[in-house]
Amino acid sequence: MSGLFLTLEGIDGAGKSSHIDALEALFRAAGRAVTRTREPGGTPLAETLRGLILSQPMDALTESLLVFAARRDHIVQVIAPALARGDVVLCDRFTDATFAYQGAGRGFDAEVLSTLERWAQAGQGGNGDGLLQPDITLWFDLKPEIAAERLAGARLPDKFEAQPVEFFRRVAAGYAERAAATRFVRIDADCPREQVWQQVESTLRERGLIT
Ligand SMILES: Nc1ncnc2c1ncn2[C@@H]1O[C@H](COP(=O)(O)OP(=O)(O)OP(=O)(O)O)[C@@H](O)[C@H]1O
Ligand SMILES: Cc1cn([C@H]2C[C@H](O)[C@@H](COP(=O)(O)O)O2)c(=O)[nH]c1=O
Repeated sequence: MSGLFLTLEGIDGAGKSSHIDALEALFRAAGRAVTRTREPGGTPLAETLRGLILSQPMDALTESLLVFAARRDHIVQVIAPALARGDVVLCDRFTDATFAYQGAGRGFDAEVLSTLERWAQAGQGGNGDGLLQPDITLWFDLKPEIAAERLAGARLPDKFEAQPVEFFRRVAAGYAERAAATRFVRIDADCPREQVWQQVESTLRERGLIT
């Protein structure tokens, strides 16, 4: 069986992590092996970089380089081997987050991000360019004001979660731009959890990813 690379995206507090347990259970019930992971992170080195990225002030190029360094290690150590084994890889965020946060949110040059993307994701299978890309991306779309309300009091904010709502408006616009890719599926996250899950499940069934 061939591997499936599924990513979950959205602004902080959009609700994507709330559905990962159920996604894993759904694929396992369908007989699939699942590798569940996240970015930044997923390997000891990438988790160390995550700690720095989410806590230390740094300029946007430094942040982008660290994000892609973490990603390269994650791809080589975890994602590519799992896909080669035929696993479903469930990844909480991937490169779309870099274009949305560092690109749209922080205003960093998208061309430079594309170059880093080619360096980090080349030669790892995937589309015609040999660039590793997700097969499907579930984009949890929620207004920044509602996401902020959901996050308020839920946990101590990290460096990104502490950003003002204007930052998340830019990040959300960045995701909307990325959503032109056919692998993107918009999930309306502005509804009760059960209805969000129904959208996720029906998307996978409609695309024949779960039978
Ligand atoms: N449909 C929903 N309605 C109301 N609250 C929700 C819903 N889904 C999740 N929440 C709550 O919103 C908060 C954020 O959810 P969650 O952690 O899943 O978001 P996230 O997108 O993974 O955020 P982050 O990327 O910052 O980790 C949590 O407190 C969660 O319980
Ligand atoms: C992959 C990636 C992530 N980020 C940001 C987005 C979030 O604010 C955090 C990760 O926290 P989460 O609770 O695990 O969602 O990191 C980023 O800025 N750039 C990236 O490429």
